[in-house]
Amino acid sequence: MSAPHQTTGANLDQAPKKRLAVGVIGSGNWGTAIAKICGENARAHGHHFRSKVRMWVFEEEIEHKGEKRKLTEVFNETHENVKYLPGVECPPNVIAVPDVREVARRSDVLVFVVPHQFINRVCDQMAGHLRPNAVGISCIKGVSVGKDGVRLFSDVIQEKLGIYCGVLSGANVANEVAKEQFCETTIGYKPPQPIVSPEQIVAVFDRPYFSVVSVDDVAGVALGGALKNIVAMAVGFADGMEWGGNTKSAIMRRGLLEMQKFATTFFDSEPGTMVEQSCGIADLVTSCLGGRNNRVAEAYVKSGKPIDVLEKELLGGQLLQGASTAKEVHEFLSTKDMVNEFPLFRSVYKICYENMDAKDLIQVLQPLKEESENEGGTETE
Ligand SMILES: NC(=O)C1=CN([C@@H]2O[C@H](COP(=O)(O)OP(=O)(O)OC[C@H]3O[C@@H](n4cnc5c(N)ncnc54)[C@H](O)[C@@H]3O)[C@@H](O)[C@H]2O)C=CC1
Ligand SMILES: O=C(CO)COP(=O)(O)O
Repeated sequence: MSAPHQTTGANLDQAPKKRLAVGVIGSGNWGTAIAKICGENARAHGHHFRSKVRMWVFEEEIEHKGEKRKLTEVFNETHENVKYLPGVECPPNVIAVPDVREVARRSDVLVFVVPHQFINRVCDQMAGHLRPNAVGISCIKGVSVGKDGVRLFSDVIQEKLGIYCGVLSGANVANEVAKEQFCETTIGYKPPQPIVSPEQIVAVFDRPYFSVVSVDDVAGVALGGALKNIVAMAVGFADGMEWGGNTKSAIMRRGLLEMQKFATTFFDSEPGTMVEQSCGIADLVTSCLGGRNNRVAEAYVKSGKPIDVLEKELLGGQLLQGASTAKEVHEFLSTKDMVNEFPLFRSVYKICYENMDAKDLIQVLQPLKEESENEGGTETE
């Protein structure tokens, strides 16, 4: 049932021919927490990795101690991302760099952690500036929908930059990981040639408080992280309605089934990944217990303000992924004429974009029962 191959923990017996340089593309809430982890491991495994970890920062001016300063300058002085991960000190070998091409040129392992809205543009800037044997790991939670259908961002990165790209995703609320509270994560990494071995990739991320399992099911890892954001919004709407734990568990259960169905229908994903790994059930639960998607969705029901307004008011520059993912998934399912086979995803889209009343989510939870009783009978709105 589970993905057949798993690599756990860091197992770095053989010294490599050369030490690998790690670069992080992105410096938001999760981007900075990931850079902290990579910085700690670059120092811990000095025979394998170069000490300096470059973190690309989308440069912006911030107000710091009464002065207008560049975010990169403040980070390199204080080792703290005062805007996106305040109160957390990164190791001094993590260096903020405003030029994404410099990070591309000087890294063997590139870790992509930007909100999914920006990855195409960032890749366009990096193209032609990469090391020939570089590999990527995408920590982005979302999917790309276009003329070619639905695609994983790891595949988009692979195609745009000509490098192999794996995926990291799990139950990893950034502020908790940054405080070194224990959690698990999943890496999907199956390169055609092991230019960088799975053990080395695990060693970039594995910490005593950040427990990594590597599996072959790259699509399952990526889709778990993307689709749970839609379900977290549904549970946030339920929180806004002040529905209890039983109702929210029902939404999570139905959401998990839709995540699994989507991953196995449209991708070659193992059904077990969603129910066994951190990137599936665990990420779903942690996000529904109070991630950003959940909080904004709850505030939407309670305040009646538009979602984009609440995103600005509540997230301090961080970005919401669930509403746009619901839209992208809806557009894709419409082209397949399969919208009604994913009633929870459909409802989140309709609440966010077509003024559906959040209290009608309850009706949406009913029809599957009729469907199974009627043996394939069609579902009504
Ligand atoms: N925050 C979290 O707890 C977790 C987030 N993720 C995922 O990681 C990815 C990145 O999320 P976060 O690091 O939390 O970002 P964030 O939500 O903190 O977003 C802000 C980031 O976007 C950058 N940005 C703003 N405008 C930009 C532009 N025009 N071009 C490029 N960058 C721009 C900002 O400089 C900042 O680094 C997302 O896909 C998210 O779903 C995954 C696990 C945990
Ligand atoms: O992905 C996350 C936790 O694993 C964070 O989710 P939110 O973006 O909803 O905060």
